[in-house]
Amino acid sequence: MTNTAEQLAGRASRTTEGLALEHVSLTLGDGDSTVTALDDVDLTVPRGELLAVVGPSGSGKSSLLAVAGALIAPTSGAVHLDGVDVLALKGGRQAALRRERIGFVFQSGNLLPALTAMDQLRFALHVAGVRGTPGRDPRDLLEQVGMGHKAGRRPHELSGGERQRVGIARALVTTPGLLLVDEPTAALDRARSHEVVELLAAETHEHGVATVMVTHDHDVLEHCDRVVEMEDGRLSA
Ligand SMILES: Nc1ncnc2c1ncn2[C@@H]1O[C@H](COP(=O)(O)OP(=O)(O)OP(=O)(O)O)[C@@H](O)[C@H]1O
Repeated sequence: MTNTAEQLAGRASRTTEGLALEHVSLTLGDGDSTVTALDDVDLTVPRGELLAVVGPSGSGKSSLLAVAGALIAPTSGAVHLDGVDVLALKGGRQAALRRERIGFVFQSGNLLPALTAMDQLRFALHVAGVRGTPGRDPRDLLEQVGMGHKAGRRPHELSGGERQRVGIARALVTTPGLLLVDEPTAALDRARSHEVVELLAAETHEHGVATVMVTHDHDVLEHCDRVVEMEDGRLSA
């Protein structure tokens, strides 16, 4: 069968734009107590896709996020982000890629206690530095996540859902290509959980982000484009 130019272009953009893990394995611990946290994982997440990762406790979900986010080097395998071989980047350049191209959202929002919502975003832009993309306007972004009217509040003056929204805005303000999200609804009620994951889906689609969300919350999977399951460090569709 011959491939049309369109098919070839589609394939090229799938393989270069977004996250690609190839034959990734990760062994943790040492001596007699080693654990295979990731076992020959292949995963491609194109820009514009919200992927959910589910699986039992200890199956390797956090390890997957840590490797995808260049926080831990795998024992073997390759990690590409937008066509860049992440593991080939040396110290400073890998850290710069992480700051400029990858956004992280954690369970509790992980905001800095002393900063207002607006300053959380300004600080993230400052840390990412001027070499990366200019970033999004913090005020507009806070409006878009429904937090414009609380831009001057500090984390302790916000609800769990509001903190999560600010955490998402902070992760997106640097226009990352990859967004890694760990249990964003763990502290939220059902209605807030849906709102937060709907927000993640909208941002993923509108801004062409490759988003990987680890969750135990099967209720919110309907908002995701694809769901994969981890078990004993292995991935299945
Ligand atoms: N620093 C470490 N040293 C040794 N083993 C570790 C370390 N961190 C994690 N592990 C082990 O690696 C495996 C995968 O852990 P991981 O945290 O990735 O799972 P998880 O699916 O995210 O679990 P949970 O849903 O409970 O957060 C588990 O068996 C865990 O005990």
